Amino acid sequence: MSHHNWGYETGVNGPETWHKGYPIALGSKQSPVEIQSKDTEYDSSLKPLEFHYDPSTAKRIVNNGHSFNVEFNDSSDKSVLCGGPLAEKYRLAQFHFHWGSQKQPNGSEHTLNGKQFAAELHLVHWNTKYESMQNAVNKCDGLAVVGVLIEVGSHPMPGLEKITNILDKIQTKGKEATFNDFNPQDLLPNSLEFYTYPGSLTTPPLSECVTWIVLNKPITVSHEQMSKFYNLYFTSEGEASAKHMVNNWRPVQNLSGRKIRRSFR
Ligand SMILES: NS(=O)(=O)c1c(F)c(F)c(S(=O)(=O)CCO)c(N[C@H](c2ccccc2)[C@@H](O)c2ccccc2)c1F
Ligand SMILES: [Zn+2]
Repeated sequence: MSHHNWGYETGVNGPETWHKGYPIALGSKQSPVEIQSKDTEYDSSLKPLEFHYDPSTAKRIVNNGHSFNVEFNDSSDKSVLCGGPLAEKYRLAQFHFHWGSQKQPNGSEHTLNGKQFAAELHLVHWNTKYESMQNAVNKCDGLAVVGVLIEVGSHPMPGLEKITNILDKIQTKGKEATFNDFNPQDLLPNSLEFYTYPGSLTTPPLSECVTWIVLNKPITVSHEQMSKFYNLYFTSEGEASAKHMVNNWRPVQNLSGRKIRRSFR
C-alpha cells in the first residue's frame, strides 16, 4: 500500500485498508469517535472558544482528490484559535468537509448520541509553538481541529454560498481557484458549546496529534448546497473511470478509555 493512493473505496483503498500503510490506524487515540452526551464529563475549567480570523488570510480552494480544502496563509498569527481546552494559540491552516452521497445522505465523521449527520466541517489549526504544520503533526498537542456537524434542511447557509458557487471551478482532482476574503466564522452555529477529546487526523497519516473540539450544535445547509458537493470528482480530468467525490468519511473508532469533556452543563 503506497502512501499516497489511499482513498474511500470499500475493499480497495478505503479506511479498512489504511492500517497497511499507516499502522497507527490501529492505535488507541484514533478519530473520529461516537459522542454519547451522557458519558461525557462537564469541565468548568474549559474556557470559551475564541476565533480570531482575518478574512484576508484566505488564499485558495483546491480539490486534492480526497476533499476540497480552503487554504489560508498561516505565515503569521492573523487567523488563530485559542481558549476552550487549548493552552496555546493555534493558527488556521485550512478547512475542508466530509460528506455522504445523494443515496446515502449521512457522511459526518463524528456521531452524536447515535446520530450520523449529513456532513462535517473541519477547521484545521496548528500550535504556533511549533514553527510549522509539519513539525506540529508529530506532537501530541500539535493540532486543534474544530468539527462542525452539518444537517440538511429547508434553508441554505448564507456563509456557504461563496464556497458552493465556486465548486464548479474545481470539479476534478488537482484543480484549484483563488479564494480570497472569506471568514470561516460565517460557517459556525450560534452556540459555541463544545465537546473535546484527544484524537488523530481522520485521514492518513492518521497522526495522534489532534485536540478535537466538536461543536454541540449543527449548522443547517440546503439540499441544493449539499448536492453541489456530490458533483465533485475524486478523479482528475480525463482519467479513465471518473468517480464522484462522495462518502469521503472515516467510520468511528474505539474510544479505548478516553474521556470526552464538555463545556456546558
Ligand atoms: N480530517 S482531518 O482534519 O484529520 C484532515 C483531512 F481529513 C484531510 F483530508 C486533510 S488533507 O490535507 O486534505 C489530505 C490528507 O492529508 C488534512 N490535512 C492535513 C493537515 C492540513 C493542515 C494542517 C495540518 C494537517 C494534511 O494535509 C497533513 C498531514 C500531515 C502533515 C501535513 C499535512 C486533515 F487534517
Ligand atoms: Zn477532516
